[in-house]
Amino acid sequence: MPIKAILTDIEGTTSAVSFVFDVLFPYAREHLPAYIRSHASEPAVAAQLEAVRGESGEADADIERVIEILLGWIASDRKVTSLKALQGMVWAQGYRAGQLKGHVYPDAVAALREWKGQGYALYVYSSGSIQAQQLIFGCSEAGDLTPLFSGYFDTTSGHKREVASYQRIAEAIGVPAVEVLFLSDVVEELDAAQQAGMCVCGLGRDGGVLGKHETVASFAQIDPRRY
Ligand SMILES: CSCCC(=O)C(=O)COP(=O)(O)O
Ligand SMILES: [Mg+2]
Repeated sequence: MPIKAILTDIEGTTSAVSFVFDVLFPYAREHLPAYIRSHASEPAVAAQLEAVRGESGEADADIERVIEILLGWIASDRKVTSLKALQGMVWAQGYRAGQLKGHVYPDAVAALREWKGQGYALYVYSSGSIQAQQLIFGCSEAGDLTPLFSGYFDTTSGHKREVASYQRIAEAIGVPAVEVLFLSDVVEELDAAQQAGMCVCGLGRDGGVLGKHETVASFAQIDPRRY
């Protein structure tokens, strides 16, 4: 079956791991405490703080304890939905202030533009919140790339190593899984997508190979017509 939709991961795939670990996470670490202290009563923030209490099992945690929990989760790169939502809100301030510019590999920008022109529907699936995804592509070094995408998926669709997440996404896109090509730098994510029936291609930006999966070092080496 020909590919109709391409679903891509961000960190390590369209964008450098170092941008996430050396720029985004330190920015969140620095600005998240003040952001939470000053926005804690806003419904969108309060709901995520409640979710942190639920996820951590510390129902009575005060604001300072919640901040401590969140900083611990950033340090250990936990992909918890509430942390990701709060990080997105904090990064929004940085992008708005011009302190952050999203990194997207030039080969990814070129290929995504080409595939869009060829009629493929493009989607993003990242552990970063949908807000964070729209920011990295909307405020990227290559300009606003959001017109390229037809939709975004985050951990509210399920975790990236779970087969059911990819089944849910295929259903939401309205394209059979076999007609979706998923791109990622993580073997377990490729395994899960493949088990859901998707075609997969690994991105080994350092030249490495991802398990048994076909792996390329650049988007320039991917031809969706081959699947
Ligand atoms: C959407 S940019 C922020 C990246 C992030 O927070 C993250 O956890 C990256 O996860 P990915 O699923 O893109 O590897
Ligand atoms: Mg990744």
